[in-house]
Amino acid sequence: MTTASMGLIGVGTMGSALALNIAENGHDIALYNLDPSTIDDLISGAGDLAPRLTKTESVEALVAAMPTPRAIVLLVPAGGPVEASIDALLPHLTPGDTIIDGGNSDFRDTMRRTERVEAAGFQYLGVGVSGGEEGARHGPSMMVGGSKASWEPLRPVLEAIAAKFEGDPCVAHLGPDGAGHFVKTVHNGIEYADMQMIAEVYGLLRDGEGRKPSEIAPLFHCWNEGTLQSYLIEITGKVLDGVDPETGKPMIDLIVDQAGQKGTGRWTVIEAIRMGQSASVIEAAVGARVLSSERVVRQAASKVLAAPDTTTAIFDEGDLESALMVGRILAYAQGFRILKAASEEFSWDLDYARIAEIWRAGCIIRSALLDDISQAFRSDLPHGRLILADEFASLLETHIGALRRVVAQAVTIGLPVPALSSAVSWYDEVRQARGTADMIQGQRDFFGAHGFRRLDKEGDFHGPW
Ligand SMILES: NC(=O)C1=CN([C@@H]2O[C@H](COP(=O)(O)OP(=O)(O)OC[C@H]3O[C@@H](n4cnc5c(N)ncnc54)[C@H](OP(=O)(O)O)[C@@H]3O)[C@@H](O)[C@H]2O)C=CC1
Ligand SMILES: O=C(CO)[C@H](O)[C@H](O)COP(=O)(O)O
Repeated sequence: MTTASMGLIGVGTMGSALALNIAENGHDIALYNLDPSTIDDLISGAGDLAPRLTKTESVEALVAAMPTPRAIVLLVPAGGPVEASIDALLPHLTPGDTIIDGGNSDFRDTMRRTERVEAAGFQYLGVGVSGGEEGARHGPSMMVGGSKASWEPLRPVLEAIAAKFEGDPCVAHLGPDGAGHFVKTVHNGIEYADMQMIAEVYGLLRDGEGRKPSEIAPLFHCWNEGTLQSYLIEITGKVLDGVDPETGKPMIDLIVDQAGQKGTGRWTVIEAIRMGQSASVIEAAVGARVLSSERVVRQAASKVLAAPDTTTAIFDEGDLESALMVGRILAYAQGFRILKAASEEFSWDLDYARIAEIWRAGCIIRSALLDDISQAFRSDLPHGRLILADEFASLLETHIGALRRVVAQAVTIGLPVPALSSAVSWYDEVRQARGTADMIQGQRDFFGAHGFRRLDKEGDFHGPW
């Protein structure tokens, strides 16, 4: 199999780091960026790797600088920039060339682009790359979508640059066209949920107990040594430790409380709802970012809307740790349920155990839990549901009481815990053998003659109203 030569468009945060990773793994790489000075900066700081990096001044020159077959990675913002890069590349490619979109593209765009590029006679891979700048530089987790014929020739280089979990490369071909970007989108949905629950616990300690960042950080450092061990818990402790060099104050106290978002969390929720799936914890996290942006309204409301009489409490640290544990399990469970629905809808045949495996290192949601999740998916899961696997059902049984106590305490003192409270509500909904949708059906039949099914006989019925 001929090894493809490597090229990259978009020498920004991710592109620069991935280019160095590719070079470090023994490949020459041609680079193009709208602002060429970025490439100069990259090359001048690349040390021993500099000879492997070639600056080009146009997309045409990039293609011309690469021996065939070519593999050209796009690391540009999702949407128009990806489209524009493909437009610019197509006239110059030759058969056997592959375009790899490594950004956070909407999987529907990736499906359409795959069709377009393949119709033009070339190959296309939509690759979700996770791990941020550090991951891209030293080993990201990569979720690949596209044809097997496009994947196989690039597999060695992608495996070489990927993060390794006990020697296993955190990259996998997950399905055709948009499958990789869909899995990355759901990865980010879970990321939003985990981040939000952590932020909520930080808020309970800051506003409920009045602790300073330096009094909260040690808790996260300690939790990172136990069952909560994960990248997000680790960096939370480090963020809390950060001191602003200008003022000497804790950095976190100076950061405006408005969260950015580029779309992947929202897309997860949109797709979940479209496929009839409940993703309440992820939805709560997206909603919280939206409300965070309404800072002026929140500040006005804080003066008008009544707070409870008691606004402080002491939280049990073990309960907080357990609450985060349960919330994380339930967020993963929702994410994997969305993946299952999409796999069925698009006939992707996603391998959930492998997805959990490639999330064990390199990516933002990597956590100690993922090894257990992959093992659970390798066994015969009752109803295909993670939360019904023996190990997870028993973990939930052990820790759910803590989540209840934390949420109850937070609600009593008026502190918002939208994701944690969604988690406990979802848990209770899922375990409710007889739910309350009988009332919804009665109401629907009352106002719209929609009919309902009965427990005691077959058929469609109307009520006596
Ligand atoms: N940052 C992260 O942690 C992660 C980001 N991603 C995704 O990777 C992609 C790149 O992100 P990131 O590196 O952070 O972004 P940056 O903003 O750091 O870099 C974007 C790059 O794209 C180039 N660019 C912008 N617009 C165009 C255009 N119209 N045509 C061609 N090139 C363009 C920029 O060029 P110039 O320098 O001239 O402006 C720059 O090189 C995004 O899809 C992002 O969502 C995925 C995982 C993690
Ligand atoms: O993909 C990522 C991490 O996995 C990127 O950092 C992404 O930008 C995060 O999403 P958002 O900007 O919406 O918080």
